[in-house]
Amino acid sequence: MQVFNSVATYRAWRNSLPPHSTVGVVPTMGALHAGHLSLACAAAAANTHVVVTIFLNPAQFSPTEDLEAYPKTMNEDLASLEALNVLFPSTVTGHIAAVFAPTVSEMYPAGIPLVRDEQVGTFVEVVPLSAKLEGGTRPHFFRGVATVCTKLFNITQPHRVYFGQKDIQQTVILRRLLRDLHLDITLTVVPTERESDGLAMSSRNVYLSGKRRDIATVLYRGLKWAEEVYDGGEKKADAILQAARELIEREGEGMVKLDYVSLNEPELLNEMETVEKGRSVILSGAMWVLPAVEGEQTVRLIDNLILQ
Ligand SMILES: Nc1ncnc2c1ncn2[C@@H]1O[C@H](COP(=O)(O)OP(=O)(O)OP(=O)(O)O)[C@@H](O)[C@H]1O
Ligand SMILES: CC(C)(CO)[C@@H](O)C(=O)[O-]
Ligand code: BAL
Repeated sequence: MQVFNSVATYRAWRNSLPPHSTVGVVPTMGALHAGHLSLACAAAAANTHVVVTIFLNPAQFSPTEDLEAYPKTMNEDLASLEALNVLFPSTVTGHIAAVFAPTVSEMYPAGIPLVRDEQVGTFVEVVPLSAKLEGGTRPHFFRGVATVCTKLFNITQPHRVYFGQKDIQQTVILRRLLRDLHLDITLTVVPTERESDGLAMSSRNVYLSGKRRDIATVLYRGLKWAEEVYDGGEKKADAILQAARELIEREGEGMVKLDYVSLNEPELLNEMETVEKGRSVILSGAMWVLPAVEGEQTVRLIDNLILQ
């Protein structure tokens, strides 16, 4: 497994691959966990060469978010990718051939201040999708994601890219970006990996311990309860969402603040008023786990289920 920190050295390697190679790219911000590894496994099952990118992208953080505090574990990340390669059986198509871990100045030669009005250069926006759901609370977020992913796709030259269902709006937006910009790349969504109690794995879970870690499962439990209400025959979005809200409010014990729960169709992310059988609908939510003692960080968590 080779590690590249510059565009030029990566490109030289990419151009040297045999003609029939297929390249599957897994973009990450590092602090790898089993969710990331499942994306790499999916990529190795379908491509000869897997490239994992590790880049903590400043452009998707606002000045008040956790860029500084975000876990940075490059040595452990490289070790876990090497370990995964050893585990791949010979029946698997590919292996993790490279890690692309550029510096900030390599990706943003003009610099990348977190204050949007101070940013200089080329940015990619997918409107109006990027203003919905997560974009309501994080208006800068998907512009940063779409911009960095366009750069990463142009640099790494993948045939296929792999993203996690946990960040489902990101997958909807990036599919749209690939289509609108005529990028000949296939995007695969990999199911969410969960801890044994249902909490979606996330790099930010390391901020949580003790009672805050236990209470963090309430978002998933709220979504699962809403799914049960739907499975029981309820079609009205209001009633389904109210079930989730009430559970999160009650079982959150004052330690969490709900941002939203929402039911949206999967292409344009329009909100649904009723949920009909036979159509996939995204049931998603976001909440903050509040500080339990002074000095603790507020942690934003997201999760979703697909109602079939
Ligand atoms: N639990 C998970 N299961 C499957 N894929 C995941 C999971 N968590 C993250 N991913 C995917 O891994 C890729 C990289 O995500 P990222 O590096 O931001 O990790 P993260 O755990 O989502 O971090 P964060 O805590 O910042 O949200 C994204 O495509 C994301 O959807
Ligand atoms: C896709 C991504 C790597 C872009 O920085 C990030 O948004 C993430 O990790 O989900
Ligand atoms: N996986 C999402 C990255 C972020 O929250 O910035």
